[in-house]
Parts: sequence; structure tokens; C-alpha cells
Amino acid sequence: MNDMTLTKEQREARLEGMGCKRKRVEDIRFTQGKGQYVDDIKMPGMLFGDFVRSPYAHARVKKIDASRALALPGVIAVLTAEDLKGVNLAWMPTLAGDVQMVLADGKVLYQNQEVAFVVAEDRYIADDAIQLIDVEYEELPVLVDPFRSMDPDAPVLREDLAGKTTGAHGPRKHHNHIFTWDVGDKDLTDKAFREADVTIKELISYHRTHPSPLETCQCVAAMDKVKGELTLYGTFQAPHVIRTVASLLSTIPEHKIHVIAPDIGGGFGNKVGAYPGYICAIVASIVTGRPVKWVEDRMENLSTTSFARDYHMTTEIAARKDGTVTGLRVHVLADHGGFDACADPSKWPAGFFNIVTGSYDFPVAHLSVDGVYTNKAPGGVAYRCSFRVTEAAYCIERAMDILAQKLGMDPADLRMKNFIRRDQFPYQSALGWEYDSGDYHLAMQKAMDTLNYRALREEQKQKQEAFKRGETREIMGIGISFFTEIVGAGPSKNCDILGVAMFDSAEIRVHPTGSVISRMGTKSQGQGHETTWAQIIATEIGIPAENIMVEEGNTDTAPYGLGTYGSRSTPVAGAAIALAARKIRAKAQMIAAHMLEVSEYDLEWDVDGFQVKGNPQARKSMTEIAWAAYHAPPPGMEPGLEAVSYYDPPNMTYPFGAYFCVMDIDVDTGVARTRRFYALDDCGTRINPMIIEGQVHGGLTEAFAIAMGQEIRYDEAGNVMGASFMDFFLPTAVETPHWETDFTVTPSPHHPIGAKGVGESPNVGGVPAFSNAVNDAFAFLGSTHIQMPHDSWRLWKVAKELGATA
Ligand code: PCD
Ligand SMILES: [Cu+]
Repeated sequence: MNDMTLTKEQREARLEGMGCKRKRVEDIRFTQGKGQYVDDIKMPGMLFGDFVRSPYAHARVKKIDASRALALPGVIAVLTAEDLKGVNLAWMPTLAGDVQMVLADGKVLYQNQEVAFVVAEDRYIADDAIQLIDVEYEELPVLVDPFRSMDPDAPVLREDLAGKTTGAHGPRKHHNHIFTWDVGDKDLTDKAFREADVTIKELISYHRTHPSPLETCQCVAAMDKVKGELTLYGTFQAPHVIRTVASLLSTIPEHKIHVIAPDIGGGFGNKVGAYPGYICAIVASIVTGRPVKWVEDRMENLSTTSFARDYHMTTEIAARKDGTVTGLRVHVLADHGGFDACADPSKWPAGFFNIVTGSYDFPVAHLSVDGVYTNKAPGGVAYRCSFRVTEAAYCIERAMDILAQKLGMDPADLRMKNFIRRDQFPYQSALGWEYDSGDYHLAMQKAMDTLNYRALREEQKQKQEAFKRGETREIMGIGISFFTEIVGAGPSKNCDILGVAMFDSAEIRVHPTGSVISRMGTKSQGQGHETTWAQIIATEIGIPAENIMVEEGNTDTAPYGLGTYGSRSTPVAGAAIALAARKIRAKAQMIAAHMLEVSEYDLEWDVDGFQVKGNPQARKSMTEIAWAAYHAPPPGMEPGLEAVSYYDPPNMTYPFGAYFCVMDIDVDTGVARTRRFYALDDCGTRINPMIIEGQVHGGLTEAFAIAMGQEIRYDEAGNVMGASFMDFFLPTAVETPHWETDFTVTPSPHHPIGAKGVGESPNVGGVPAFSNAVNDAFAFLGSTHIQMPHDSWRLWKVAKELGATA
């Protein structure tokens, strides 16, 4: 349709392209309960698998007797490590270059570790059978405190590594040591500290927590022995990687493995890794010849599949009297639990933690990280973290506040003084990154103006006076966080997963009538890719988004890609989409030239078609061109209109933001009330402002949860204390503050549409804003650093310790 009766604006609006607050198309099925999740998949003859798990955090497994379980009608099989050894799958490789037991092989290293896998006719029988399996354990001394892990007399956790003095990331200095990672210039940094006017030093810990997607991890494995083909449905954030790993481990050829991630009910990094449940379901299906479903329950999820954080960061800043920072020194003790299953790109044992210089122009810095084993669950990178950037942002943002306090400077002013200036981009950081773009002063100023920051400080001062006079029992905190994110893993020169380079991909096929099907290597878990990817294509090739179907998650049809986590989809796949679309447009231009009998150089693009320069009446819409592409292409041109693009980004993207939290705390109850939370995000070009707002709301809610209460805690015996929603704080709309969002736009110079990621930013920036607000509130009573999480009980204790309550 060459609809020139519409104005240019009307034609543009009709596309619902980039920048449009397009309603999420996937929500039509989600809000009607018509999503297709793994648990909705029911196959004929399907069996159910469930785990026997260890009650102990550290114990020898002396004997497993399944005879009573096997006698129960409906129980088909019980797998143990001995059975898996037959197929060489008792252990599996982890993403961090370590190995992990699939089922307990001689011992267990954390509570709820997988010990045996029961396969039964239904879930209930499987569960009953679990109670009938007799496991004989011999308890071993438990190591919970990472600071004790390298004591000379610390128990030996990983007996399989006995005598190994090197690991995947270099030398090991103790039987519970995994790696040391060292970045930056130690000598120059030491010098900066020797010459500093002022220094600060603080142990800043980011406690262990866990993502909690609505849907837990699950899969259905179906081995067709006749065809020799394996179909694996699962909650996979990275379906292609799962297929490759499944092929390498099982030796089933990759083209005979069909991995399908249907709708996913939230991922948050929890669904990146490969878990024992997947392997056991596959083996069980091979053994029984029937499809096998495995579905985790909430306790299993919170206690086993991929914790987050657990970083203990000794942080030092050197500065001049005027507040100019001159050096940063950080040592991290990283608690990895029983196996190092941290989902970082292979070359990065501590992920991108070396973004810890943050938004500030540190001339020198030195970072070292020691990873250690403890009797806790493995995992390590998940929960809106973009590879340890959450920890890095918390570390530097807390430390800048501590420095401001020591200097008697306003924390906003200290930040302004030290920001990387706009004219310094692209900026080379002391720890090795090249920040692509930014305008920090502009964003910070906008935030301060919007909030009337100086007036808030004035109010705080008056409240403090009133508190001292005994006129109020409430204290007020203003938390500032100015974070720099690093997302878009990644350039294959420095990012790969077990050797698989971290590019991403898009395939776009325009049908003859001008509608489109497109497929990507990414996989939405709720982010809304079906909506936003179509918007990029709509703008690039002038076809309305509603005529563009987006399909992800089926490895048979989608081009190979590395999946969705670390806010990489927009920076990497988003670029592939734009470039594939541009290939289509280039071919369309040749076809249009033929149709209009002009040279293609005489044509110009106009919203949804090509027109002759200087004669806009002579034009062909994309719809007309699509028809011609198939049915009347220029002589000699191959028919059809489709393109594939694989994109290996030249650099990461560096979104940033200015977050402010205004909080009132009642010292007698420890109840903290967030009065205002203002979040300014700069993610470059904004594809869908409404989706961005939703992403920020979600990420801030998770940040609020983590900072103000969520924790996976262990007692001395290694019992996990936060493994149900009775104990693990999951905020509802009742507790969640009201969010105010704002933005600036600094496009990424190297990304085809200038977009940077945004999904992780609110968590990265949100946690320090909350924690700084709490710390800022108590600072005038004499505290320097209060450990998270800041639940009411702990805040009440702090107030008491500081003498603020009786
Ligand atoms: N500039 C811009 C950017 C972005 N965007 C949008 O937004 C979203 C997001 O993005 P990004 O940032 O790129 O991201 P991605 O990749 O897609 O995703 C991922 C993320 O995402 C977030 N968000 C979310 N949401 C939901 N709903 N769900 C979920 O699950 C989730 N998760 C989380 C996480 S955690 Mo990790 O995994 O830990 O690493 S990472 C993460 C999408 O839709 C897109 O398109 C726009 O619009 N614009
Ligand atoms: Cu992450």
C-alpha cells in the first residue's frame, strides 16, 4: 500500500518503531494465563524426576539404599553418581572452569546438594519415594566463614582437587583456594597511597542473596531412541549454549538435539547455568526411553540453583585534601561455595568487577580477588548483576560516601569533583576498560535540580538538630549512587563462554505481502523482546511493528546466539537486528530502483519506502518492494527478501545513572520508610520508553529487596536460613516504594542504533542508593559503615549501638 494520503508523521506513528511506547504484545497471552511455560508441557508417557538432597552441609556419603523406594509402585528408576559414572556424567564442567558433582560422589559439600534422582510416574510418587531412600552420612567439619577458609587447619572441602596447585585461573595457595585475580598497577597505587593527604579503608561486604523468578528452573527431556534425537524443553536464558554443552557432554550430534525455551517466567540470571536437574532428566530419559520432567520447588531454587554476590571487599581510597581521588585499592574475598560455578565469561574469574573505579577519574588503581570454597551452594553470577558489576558499584559508591564523610564534604560535590568529564570519552580506566561514552555532570545536575538537593540537605540538618534536642525520634538519610554499568558481553576478543565467542545474531525474513518473521539468538524471560525487537525492525525497514513476528528460544529455527543475561541483548543482538534490517533495506533499494527505472543512487529512504530525490511522488513502499522481491526482481537478482546478521561488538556499552533515595528511619523500631526514590538512567537511544520504565521499576524493586532485607544466610552448621519466602524477604506492592524515573540520552558511539542495555542498571545503581541512604541517616551519630541488609531488626540494633535508643 503506497498510502500517500497519510502525512509523514502519521506514517511514522503507524510503524510503532523506536522511541514509541508500544504496548507489550506478549502481555496479551501472559495476562490471560495463555503463556506456554515448561510446566505446561505434557508429553505422552512423561515421567517425573525429583531429588534426594543432603540434610548436611559437609558429609561423607557412605551408602545409598534405594530398595524401599524401588519397591514403591510407580517408581521407575533411581539414579546415583554410580549410575552417572557409566555415562561419564557424574561430574559436569562449570562455566568457571571448575567441575561440579551432578550427584553426590562420595561426599556432599552443601546443604540440599543433589544426592540421588528418583524417576516415577508422577510427582507425588517421586516425592514419596524420596522419603524411602536410605542414605548413610558421616558428618564432616563444616566451613561457613570465608575468612576462615584458608586457615591452616580449615577442613579440606574439595578432595577431588587434592594436590592440585593450579586451577583454571592460575596458582592455588591453599586447599580451599580457587584463584587469585590481580589487575592494575600495584606499585603506582601503593605510591599514591604513600603520598595521599587522606585515605579511607573499610571492609564493605555484599551479602549472599538469590534471584527469585516466579517460575523456578525446570525442564522436560525427551529422548527419541529410534531417531537418536533429544528434545529438551527448559527454562534456558541461553538455549544455544545449552545445546552445545548437551552435545559435548552426551556426544549426541548437535543437529540431533532440539533445545526449546518456551515462555519463561522471569530469569534474573538464575537460568543461565546448567544444573544437575537437566543432566539427570536427560540421562533418565535415555535410560527409560520416556520423556522426563524435572521441576524445582521454591526451597530447592533458593538453596541450590545459583546464589548471587557473597563478596567481601576491603576498599581503600587515596585522596587529596580538596577531595580529588588519587588511587583506589580493593581486595575481594569471594565466597564461591562448594564448586566454582560462577557464570562469567571464561577469562574473567571475577567477572567485570574491575569496573570498580566507577564513574570517577582514578589515575591509578589496583585490584586483587581471591576466590575460596566454603560449604555453601555454588553459583555466583545471577540476579541482575552483569557479571559482578553490582558488587563493584556497591563497593565504589559506598566508599565514595565514606571518603566524603571523612573529608567533611558533601557526597554529591565529591562525586561532581571526580567524575570522568564528557570530553574524556572514550575513557581509558585505570583497570583496563574503555568507557564508550557518558555525560555524568549533566545527569547528576539534572537529578540534583529535580530533587532540589540543597534544600533536602538543609532539611536533614534541621532534623538532626531536632533529634539531638529530643524533639523527634526520626532520622533522615539521603542516599546517592552514581553508577557506571558495563554491558554487552561481548567483544569476542575478550569474552567467551567455554570457548564459545559471545556474539549474537538476528535473522529477518520479509514475506511477499510485506509481513515479517524474525528470529534472534536471545531469549526473553519477561523483558519484552517480542515488542522491542519488532520496533527496531519497524524503524529500519518501514514495516509496521504489528506486522513483524519475533520468535526466540528454538535452536532449530533461531540463528546461533549466546542468549539473554548481563543486559547483553540490546547491545549485541539489538545491533545484529539493525544490521540485518539494513541488509534488507539495501536490497530493497536496488529493487525499488528497478521498479522506478532510476539509479539506486537517485533514491532516498523516507519512513516506509524509497522515493526519487526531488520527486517524492515517485516512490515505492516497502510492501510493494517486498512483493516485487519475490515476483518481479530485477533481472539477474536472486528472488526473496531476507537477511542474517551475526554481530561481534567492538566494545561494551557503558550505561550510567544518578539515583537518589530519601529515607526516614524511626530509631525506636528500626523501620525505614523511603520517602522518595529518583532514578535517572542513561541507556543511550531508548527503544521503548515504557519497557525501560518497567525494567527500572523491576530492578529497583529487587534492589530495595536486597538492600533492605533479602539474604541467604547460613548458620554455623551450614544450614541455609533463607530458603523459603517465610524467611527470604520478597517485597510486595505494600512495602515497595514509589519510583520516580527520569533520563538523559548519550548514545553509544559504536552501536548501530546507539542503544545501551538497561535491564540490570536499576539493581546495580539501586542497592548503593538504599544503603547510602541508611548510612547517611546514621552518620551524624558517629557510624561509618553499616553492613547490609538493612532490615528493621538490624537498623534497630544499629541505633541502639550508636546510643540513639535506650
Ligand atoms: N536502550 C534500551 C535498552 C533496553 N531496552 C529494552 O529493555 C529490555 C531489557 O534490555 P537489556 O538491558 O538489553 O537486557 P536483556 O539482555 O534484554 O535482558 C537481560 C536483563 O533483563 C532484566 N530484566 C528482566 N525483566 C523481566 N521481566 N524478567 C527478567 O527475568 C529480567 N531479568 C533481568 C536481568 S537479570 Mo541477568 O540474567 O542476572 O545477568 S540480565 C537481565 C529489552 O526489552 C530492551 O529492548 C530499550 O527499550 N531501550
Ligand atoms: Cu548478571
